[in-house]
Amino acid sequence: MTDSPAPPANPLSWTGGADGFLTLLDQTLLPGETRYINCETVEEVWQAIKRLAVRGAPAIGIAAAYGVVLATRDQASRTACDAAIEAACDHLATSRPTAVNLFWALERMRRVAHEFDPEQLPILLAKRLLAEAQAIHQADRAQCAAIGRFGAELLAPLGKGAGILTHCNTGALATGGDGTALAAIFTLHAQGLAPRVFADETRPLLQGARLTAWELMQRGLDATLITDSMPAPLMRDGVVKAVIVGADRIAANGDAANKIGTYGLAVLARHHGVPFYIAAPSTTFDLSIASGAAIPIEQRAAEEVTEPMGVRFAPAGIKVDNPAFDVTPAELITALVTERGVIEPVSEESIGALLTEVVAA
Ligand SMILES: CSC[C@@H](O)[C@@H](O)C(=O)COP(=O)(O)O
Repeated sequence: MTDSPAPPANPLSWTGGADGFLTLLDQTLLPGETRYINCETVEEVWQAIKRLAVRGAPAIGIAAAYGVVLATRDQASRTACDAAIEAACDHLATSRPTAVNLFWALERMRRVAHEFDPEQLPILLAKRLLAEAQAIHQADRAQCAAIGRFGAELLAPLGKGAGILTHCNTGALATGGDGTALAAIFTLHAQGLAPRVFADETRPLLQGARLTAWELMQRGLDATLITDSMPAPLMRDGVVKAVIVGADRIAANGDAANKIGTYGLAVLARHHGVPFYIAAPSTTFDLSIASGAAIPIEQRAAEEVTEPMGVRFAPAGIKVDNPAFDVTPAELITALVTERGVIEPVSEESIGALLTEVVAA
């Protein structure tokens, strides 16, 4: 993996043809340092996903798709190339367990490889796979734009300057476009509705403080950073009028896994009569699982809690529980915002009606 000077602000891009490479903005260093890393092997992409240099459900899927293209490099025969692609898909699937976009993108790449004429040379398969990864990337960009429009329509009736709370990071850093929940907020802003955005810091890795605050400020929004323990009084006092967050996997019944802390926000929102929205593309839905109980939740290292950013706060030897995500039950979600439209109320039937054919395609 080589460091490169900062290109224009593009968190995820492919350079060159089928023998090119993936460039990622290293999100672990933001906002202090803007450093791009070039991934030239499957292993480098795996590492980048694992250590959260690239993160956010759609971005993980896109990066993994490009990672599969890298598996075709220097393969002398089709047999070797096909085996390398299979191995790459299997390996990349072990990087993080919760965001279903990862598995969806890998299956799509695997299917393209399986269906490709076995008589054709590795370089032609590599070109076909690159085109597929680029199509996934482009489609996500368009989906973000549509989610932004639908989300803004939902939030606009709250009026000019309404307080909107978000959690973790769901913006350009987390997707191939402008984001999901943040895209709705950016669209509101572009429409002149000047939302007052409250960003949870998002313990323990501070995606809200480091990434969302950065994105909001870069785009000139009215942004306030709050600790994860502040939303209750802000809802009680009528400052926060709506909550909108993203998701990493949504089950067939609408239960949604998202960054740890999301479930608590949904409970608070229900108690205070505040609408709670989840914005996600169809690629984040996993209709193969009936409910959130079947969503695998990633456990991360104890040190993320005991020694955040390398500074030890907790006594050595303390037991730590550090799940990266929690599951919000569908009954607490006011509406799901997808690129196809808004699902409200949230139920297996309403999700199926809007998404079955999209997800099966
Ligand atoms: C548009 S991204 C939606 C989710 O992926 C996001 O809310 C989230 O929880 C990301 O978690 P992370 O652990 O930073 O990858």
